[in-house]
Amino acid sequence: MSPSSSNQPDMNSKRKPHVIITIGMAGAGKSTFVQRINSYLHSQNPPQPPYILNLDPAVTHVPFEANIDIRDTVNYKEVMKQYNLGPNGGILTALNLFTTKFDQVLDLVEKRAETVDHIILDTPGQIEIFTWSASGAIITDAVASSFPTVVAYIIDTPRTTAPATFMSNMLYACSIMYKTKLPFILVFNKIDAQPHDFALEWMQDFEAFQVALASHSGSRDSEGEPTYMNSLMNSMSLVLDEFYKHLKAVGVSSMTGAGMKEFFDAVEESRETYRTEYLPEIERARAAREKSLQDIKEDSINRLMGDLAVDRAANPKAAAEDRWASDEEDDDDEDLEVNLIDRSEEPYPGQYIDVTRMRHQSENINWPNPG
Ligand SMILES: Nc1nc2c(ncn2[C@@H]2O[C@H](COP(=O)(O)OP(=O)(O)OP(=O)(O)O)[C@@H](O)[C@H]2O)c(=O)[nH]1
Repeated sequence: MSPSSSNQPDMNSKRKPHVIITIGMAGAGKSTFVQRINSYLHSQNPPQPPYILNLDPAVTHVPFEANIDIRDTVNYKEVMKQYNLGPNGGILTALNLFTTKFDQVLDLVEKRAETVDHIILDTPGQIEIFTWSASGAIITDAVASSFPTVVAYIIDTPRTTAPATFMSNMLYACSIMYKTKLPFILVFNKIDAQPHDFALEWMQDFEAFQVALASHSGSRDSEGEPTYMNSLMNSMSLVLDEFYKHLKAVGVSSMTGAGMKEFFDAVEESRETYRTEYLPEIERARAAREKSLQDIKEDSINRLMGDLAVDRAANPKAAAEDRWASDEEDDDDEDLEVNLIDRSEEPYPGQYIDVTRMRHQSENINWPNPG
């Protein structure tokens, strides 16, 4: 990442734009939601047009104008052909290739940081491609270490009314929240088709969830005992109780625009959570990483010096002629017999093929709509 993008955010300077990462199961309504928040922000007085990044290489149509669109940089169908991959492998590889250029994306975003209040990321339809890939983690970490960030987890409310489906969805949300450690908003979408009161009730009162579970068909076996799944879900509901305490839930309709104000109120509140919980956490992690790298380096050098000492003790004659002895004063490079060859310019088989370059035929990527 570029130095500017990896620097710790200074929360005391000008108010930074807020990044909203939209994540959700296929068909939950992510793209429609992004379109809705886009039009909501445009309709504010004064208008607050967001900066939008589309990270889904396989989407055929996006109902909003993305400022940066992965599809302009990587053609996932070409990637599929070139790397002999299936659709999901093609999408993942396209995202990986795009991620190699993400420092340039961040530079473009940072240039606009003075003029925008919100930066929105629309992620691939196949949720796991973003949430469980290295590139998804790199992109998330990169934006979150530069800007206040919140994850908006979009839920297809009408498809979540069955207790088992609800629980699976919540467990998935829980895993993403603990993986990213970012402020998290559960966005119950499509409330025009199905109000989300049942979900709020289940989240606030696990006994209500257990009652719903018990009344659901298939919760007891032929002898009237709770089924294994039923018992498991009962226990899980107790575990999730703790998870629910750490997040906000809002109901929206991306179709009608209901709930937009509540959503942005939740986004605004999450700014404080980011500052008080996420930032100290990444600072701790960064310090720990630096410390452990330093320890590893020192340990390696100590072991290396130890090995050399053993070798020299075992072979004093060679040690006497050793050009690398620690008391060696002569640092005339021309006398060295060690050949160092720089092979970085040489082509070699299996070389990494950067399709982004192939497409643009130049070092400078022609990002779309950077302005
Ligand atoms: N009734 C209703 N339908 C919605 C709402 N939001 C989205 N939809 C519909 O849900 C379907 C999926 O919406 P998309 O926005 O394409 O969902 P997505 O999550 O981006 O889809 P993928 O990219 O395939 O993951 C579309 O038919 C939308 O019209 C909503 O608030 N209410």
